[in-house]
Amino acid sequence: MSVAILGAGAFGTALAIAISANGPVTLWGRDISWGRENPRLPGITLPDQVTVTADLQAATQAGTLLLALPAQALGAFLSEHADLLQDKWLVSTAKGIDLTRLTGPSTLIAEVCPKATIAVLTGPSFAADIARGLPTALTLACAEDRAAQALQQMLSTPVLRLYRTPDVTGAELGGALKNVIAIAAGVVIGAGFGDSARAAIITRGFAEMTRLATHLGARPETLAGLSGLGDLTLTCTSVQSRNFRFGQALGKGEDFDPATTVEGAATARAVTALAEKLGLDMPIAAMVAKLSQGGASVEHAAEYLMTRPLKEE
Ligand SMILES: NC(=O)c1ccc[n+]([C@@H]2O[C@H](COP(=O)([O-])OP(=O)(O)OC[C@H]3O[C@@H](n4cnc5c(N)ncnc54)[C@H](O)[C@@H]3O)[C@@H](O)[C@H]2O)c1
Ligand SMILES: O=P(O)(O)OC[C@H](O)CO
Repeated sequence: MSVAILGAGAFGTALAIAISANGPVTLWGRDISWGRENPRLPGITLPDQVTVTADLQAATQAGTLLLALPAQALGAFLSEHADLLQDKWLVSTAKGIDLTRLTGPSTLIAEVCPKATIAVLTGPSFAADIARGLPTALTLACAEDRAAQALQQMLSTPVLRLYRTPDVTGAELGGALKNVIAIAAGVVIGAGFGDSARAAIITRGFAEMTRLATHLGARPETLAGLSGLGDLTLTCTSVQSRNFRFGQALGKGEDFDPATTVEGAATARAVTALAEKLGLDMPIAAMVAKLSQGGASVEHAAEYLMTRPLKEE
């Protein structure tokens, strides 16, 4: 089946490069004036197997469409172009929770394209690593097993290894929630609280991720896999992560480029609203939501998290 990627940012472009090892790939972007070298992936030239286009009608002739747009842009994009997306195999790569609907990308897609086959591709992967052909392992989640197996074959390459799961909710929530915790880890390092505090944030953050995701129907083992713990580990420990760097800037009291995609900031607000609605305790996410909107100081957030009532682990 032919493959097109919708969204020519860092990740869409990196996926196009990787998947073109298997055959021709179309990459659609609203701004493709950069030609064959995307400035978000400097020094990397697109292979000949990748066709870049700004013509959405042409790109959506493909049967499999990978949606590589930021989570907060996805809902409007789907609604605007619904007529081109029906009956397709739609694979979301966005790592976030929609702030207005309080749902992940797969639910947004299902609402707009009820006849589409829906999958999620997620896991520990920096666009620059994938684009350079470095070995990477991802999770491909799809509730329909035949489609999951077909997508796994279609999108795996010798350096991009996909594991499959039917747990779409767990996979997409792992990818969304780890961004929130990565901001918190960045704050800890930026503020100089140290590596021990970062380990605590990762571990207690993972507990929060698991609490919300399992409440919404995810399998705990999905959270412990590549899309959850795997991506959490990567994003909380690498300055390649935009979420981590955003947190670092908050921790240092420095400005951060508002044009950079930082999925965890909006997702922290969505998670906080969702947790309140569901009656769940998500204190780290709540502090990240406050910090990223300027609603609390780093000192207040640290004191709040450290002086909550003592409890069992
Ligand atoms: N960059 C990574 O390393 C990486 C890795 C895995 C997953 N992701 C996820 O992939 C998603 C995209 O991230 P990215 O790194 O490519 O971001 P990016 O900022 O590099 O690119 C986003 C792209 O989306 C386009 N876009 C935004 N709104 C749009 C709209 N309404 N219509 C059409 N195009 C629109 C922008 O023009 C841009 O090309 C995010 O959810 C991110 O979490 C990123
Ligand atoms: O740069 P970030 O923080 O958006 O992270 C990119 C990927 O999600 C890492 O898996």
